[in-house]
Amino acid sequence: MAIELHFTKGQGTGNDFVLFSDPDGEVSLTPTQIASLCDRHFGIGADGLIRAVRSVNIDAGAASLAEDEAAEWFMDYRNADGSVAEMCGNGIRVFSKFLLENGMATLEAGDTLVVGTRSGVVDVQRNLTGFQADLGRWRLDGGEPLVRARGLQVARPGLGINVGNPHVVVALLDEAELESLDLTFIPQIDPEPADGANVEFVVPLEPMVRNGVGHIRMRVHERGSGETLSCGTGAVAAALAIRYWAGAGAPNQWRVEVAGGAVGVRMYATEDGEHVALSGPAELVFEGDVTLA
Ligand SMILES: N[C@@H](CCC[C@H](N)C(=O)O)C(=O)O
Repeated sequence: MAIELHFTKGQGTGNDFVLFSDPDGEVSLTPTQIASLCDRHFGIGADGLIRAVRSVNIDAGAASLAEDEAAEWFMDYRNADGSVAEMCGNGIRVFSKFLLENGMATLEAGDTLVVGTRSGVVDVQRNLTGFQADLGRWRLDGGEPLVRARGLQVARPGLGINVGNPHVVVALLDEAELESLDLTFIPQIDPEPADGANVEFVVPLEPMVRNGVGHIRMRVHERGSGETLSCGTGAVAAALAIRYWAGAGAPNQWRVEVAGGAVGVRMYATEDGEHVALSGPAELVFEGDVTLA
């Protein structure tokens, strides 16, 4: 049976998404249908697809509601190839904007919108750049694998970091080396993580620290989507990796430049350990209707 979808296209620093509302959890898209919607030549075109479903109406939502019963809405995120991802940092800001613009939630300045995700609940607040999302605790995960990428002469050591989803961050020498990468080819990680990983290539900008804020630039190859103009969780992982390598005294606040703009990353202490927050813009671009065979 054909599926009729009313969708919204949105973006955050050029990381773009197809969003639709399915409050009762009635729409189940196959990976092939998702990939065709996200296809930039034969479909709407996007880095990922986001379904807004009430947490009570999706199996994965039970854990979110157990963590915080205020998590009415769940962000069901899929990569452009139809694979499931646990978290999307740019996506959660765009998702929040989608909920607000469609009257599905309210968020006054200073208030918190609690969103369910596969990596736990995420607290979203408005801020001067658009929205800030608290991604919670992060962890080193995946060791220091070697990464090979088209454009790099030799394999480079990476650092595995999980911020809800898996990342491997690789430091490069300079911006020329960053520009020389050809990320139309998937970077090879050795040993290969069982569930794959997003790979960020990062360089410090000069001077790196200005008024207590660290400045870096990155490019990213996203698991399941290819090179994107921005990856929010990738920016968070990149800032955490650079701070880790820089050692004591490195800043807890970062500006991460990506091809689609810049996002902010802030690490701060809480009672339950260090949290990391991501901030940046979110825009809804257009709406439309599509029929899926
Ligand atoms: N673009 C996102 C990350 C989306 C998921 C990622 N590709 C994965 O598979 O983990 C972001 O802004 O964080």
